[in-house]
Amino acid sequence: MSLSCASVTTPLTTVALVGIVAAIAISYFQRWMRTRKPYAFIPGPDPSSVAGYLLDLHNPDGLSWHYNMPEKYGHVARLKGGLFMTDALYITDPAALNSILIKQQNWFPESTEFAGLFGVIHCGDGVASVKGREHKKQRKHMDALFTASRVSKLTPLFYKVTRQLQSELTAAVAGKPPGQVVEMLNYLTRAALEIVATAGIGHTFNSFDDSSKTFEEFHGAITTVLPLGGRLFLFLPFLESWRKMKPVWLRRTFASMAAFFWPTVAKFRAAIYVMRSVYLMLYKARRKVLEEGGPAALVETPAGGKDIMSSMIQANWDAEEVDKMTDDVVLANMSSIVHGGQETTSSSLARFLTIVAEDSDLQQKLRAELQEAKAASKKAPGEDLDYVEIERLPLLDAVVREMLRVYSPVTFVWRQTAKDVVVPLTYPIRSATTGEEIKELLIEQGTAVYIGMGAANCSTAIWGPDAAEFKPERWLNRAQLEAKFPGAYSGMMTFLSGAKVCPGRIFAILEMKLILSVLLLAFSFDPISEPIDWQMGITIEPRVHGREKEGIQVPVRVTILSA
Ligand code: HEM
Repeated sequence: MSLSCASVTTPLTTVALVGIVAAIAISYFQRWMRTRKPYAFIPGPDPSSVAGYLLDLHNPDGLSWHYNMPEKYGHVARLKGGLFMTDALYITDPAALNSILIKQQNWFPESTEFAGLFGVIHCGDGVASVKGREHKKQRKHMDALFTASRVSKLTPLFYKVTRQLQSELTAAVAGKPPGQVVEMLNYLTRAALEIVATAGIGHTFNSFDDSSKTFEEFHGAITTVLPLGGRLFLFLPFLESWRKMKPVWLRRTFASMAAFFWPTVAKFRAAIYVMRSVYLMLYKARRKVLEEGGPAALVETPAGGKDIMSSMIQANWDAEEVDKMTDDVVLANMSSIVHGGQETTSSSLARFLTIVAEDSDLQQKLRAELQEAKAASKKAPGEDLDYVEIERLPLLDAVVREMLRVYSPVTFVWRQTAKDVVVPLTYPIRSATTGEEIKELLIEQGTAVYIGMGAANCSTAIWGPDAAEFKPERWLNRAQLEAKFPGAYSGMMTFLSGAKVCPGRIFAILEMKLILSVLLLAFSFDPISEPIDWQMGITIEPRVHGREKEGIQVPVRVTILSA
């Protein structure tokens, strides 16, 4: 009996169950379809594939896609999610950015994907991956190390590396006909790594020595780890939960399995391991010095205790118990400082050389300004300009500002809304559905918000019709320039602003000005015949037009100037 009963009810039950599940699925799908397009009224670009905007956002040839965004669609644009993702927003509006980065910053944290990625790369909860109060606490430590007064004390360390750069470059072109083609990005990358290593962690990679294995290994690791991480984009949403997973053996087992099946994971892990070993070795050595000899003993360390790592360890040592950072946090922050100070500065320096190589008049004027400053300060031959003297060079200052405005090394950053937030707009949105003018915008919880820093820096509505042109003279009358954005540097977005503003900006600007001042007095620069194309990357990447397969490079013609 029970058998026959079952044979009657099972198909019915199954049909009913399937019907219920289907109805629930359809209702969820409809709701998802409705909620994933909350910004349908905002104009924005059509994605180039059904996969939505992501491929366009990261397209290596897509710099113009970013820079045209405010010109074509306005200062808030809708990024269509395509078949699988929800819509996102691309924002360059000053009032909205002020709200997102400053006034309501707590509701716009770093995306979980990036926080997870940086947490894994830096092996811990450093500034790049923590939020809220913990971020504030760590930034208090970090910002104290990057004040103008602290950074100015690093000037001799910067000069030491820059003089090495000068002599390496001299050796490369000496005795050869003028205008030797030199791949300058290679030299500048070595200089930037050596500077951030010396001044940042009190260490040398012997970066100018071609046979330096430590340089090769570390440089290989630091320059590949982010692009490798980018290739793991399928894993990005899970990295944050993976790195918090307990027990640790389970986390490690997952990582080993992934590395076994996917070579990119294995390379990514190996790169992290190389960097971590260096930081750990340095950190332990520095702690030992401190424990055995106290703060005074740090003077005996390679950078005389003046490097940022020594200062950070010492400050942490002296801090109240509640403000102390754990060893892992200090290490993660060392890693983020070295990471942050690498490609951004070297690619900006290389860009600068291409600009002055193309514009011999500007090059002459900059050189004349430096010669005059040296004469006025009555420096002995070979004696260097100090921090204040370098800061007081108006043309060099204007050129560096304009270069960082027009050619922001970081094109955009990614935030995710933590709750529904209303932001005001400087430039109202014209609704694509009703034609109505919208003066403030509700950004829904969970929305991916992309801050278009490069595009904001070049918006014609904000900077005028010549916004895209490289015109250093606009900074010579700075008093007349009103602040365009909440940006921490000259009202531009290059270093961002608010809690996540780049802590290394004063360091970066001094480094760039100092290297340029030395190079311009020692060499003249001319362009090669092919143009350099700059492409989207984690930071923007230069390749010679028509020779893209040769990889990232910036060849420039170099001639030694007679003394
Ligand atoms: C031209 C040079 C540079 C540019 C354009 C630049 C730009 C930026 C930007 C846009 C951010 C924010 C990223 C985000 O919120 O997702 C950032 C963060 C950071 N930068 Fe820089 N940076 C430069 C040089 C440096 C240097 C030289 C250092 C260190 C010596 C440094 C250290 C850092 C650190 C540690 C962070 C993370 C801050 C945090 O998450 O709170 N940067 N940088």
